Amino acid sequence: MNISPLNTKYSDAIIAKIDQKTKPPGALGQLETVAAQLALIASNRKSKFANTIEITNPTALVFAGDHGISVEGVSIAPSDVTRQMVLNFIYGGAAINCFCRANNIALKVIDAGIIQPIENDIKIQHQHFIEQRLGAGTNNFAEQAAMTKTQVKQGLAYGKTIALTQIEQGCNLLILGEMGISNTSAAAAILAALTKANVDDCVGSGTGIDPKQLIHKKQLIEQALTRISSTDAIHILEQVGGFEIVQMVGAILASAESGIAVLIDGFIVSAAALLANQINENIADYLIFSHQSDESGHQLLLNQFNASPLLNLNLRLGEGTGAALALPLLVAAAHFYNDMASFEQAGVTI
Ligand SMILES: Cc1cc2ncn([C@H]3O[C@H](COP(=O)(O)O)[C@@H](O)[C@H]3O)c2cc1C
Ligand SMILES: O=C(O)c1cccnc1
Repeated sequence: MNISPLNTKYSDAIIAKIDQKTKPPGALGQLETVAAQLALIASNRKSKFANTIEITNPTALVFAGDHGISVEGVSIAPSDVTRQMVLNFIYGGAAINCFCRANNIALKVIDAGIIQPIENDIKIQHQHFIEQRLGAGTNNFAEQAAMTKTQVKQGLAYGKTIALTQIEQGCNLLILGEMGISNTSAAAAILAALTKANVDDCVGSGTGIDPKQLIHKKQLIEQALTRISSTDAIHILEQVGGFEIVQMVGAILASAESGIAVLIDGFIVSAAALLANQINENIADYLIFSHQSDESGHQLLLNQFNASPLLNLNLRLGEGTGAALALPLLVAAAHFYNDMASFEQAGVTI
């Protein structure tokens, strides 16, 4: 995989441009950091200094998959809710639909492997629904590998294809979201497997399970981790991954390979990003962390990237909601980078 680290030869010019804006140096805080990152990504794509940042066709891909571990009662909801929420996404009624509408984000919903497929007549009527199923939910990873190596490879390929399709259609900022009852269990197991951190520090209450369920969730994850013998991302995905998670890893890798920024949502999308980063360490250059989730374990995950997310709204929903909410900040960063007057232009002297 050919993912180049961002060439920092443009960095000085970018910082100089930002520092010439009519404001005290650094006064736009993290907006300056994100503008610099977007400008560096744009410069690398063009192989020349980018004097403007254009965000075109920002698109949210919401990947859905079911998890065999749901039978253990590690969520407040049964697996049926994954499919019910997919229908809600299709019909436009979920939080992610509202935030995409609010912020002019195109939304695609992907069945990466929910238990029961969506009916044909619904599929035909809704072009923003895409089916690329890896199976009817994963195996219960407390007892056996979640999926086969073939499914991992196919999932990475599916994720890549859908990301490249959006990019070919003019999207230059990918927003990722997910739906999958019990997927905080998978994400926590991934975090523990990659960092070797204490399971207690990786596992949280997800949708809001009670303390007894939380103890059970931790025990099951401990059990699964005994089968994990390395930090190889493919092995970890096979053992404890999810069909939506593996497709997000593929989408992240493909976006970075195309020189496109990816706006990361909460705990589960961040776990996919950590796996992608394990496959290729240059990935981090292309990631923008939208928000700090209330899921305990997310801070530890963000620490792996030294990331300071843009928002902290105590969200713990997923679906891509935190990322969709952060998009206006990226748009604002682009506007100030492109349009804000320099000291010279405005005749301001300090
Ligand atoms: C109605 C409903 C809508 C959701 N939308 C996202 N999630 C979120 O909750 C799930 C992860 O939490 P856990 O591991 O505890 O199941 C994922 O589906 C995630 O996207 C939802 C969960 C529910 C119940
Ligand atoms: O941070 C998230 O993505 C999250 C947290 C809890 C439940 N679902 C998703």
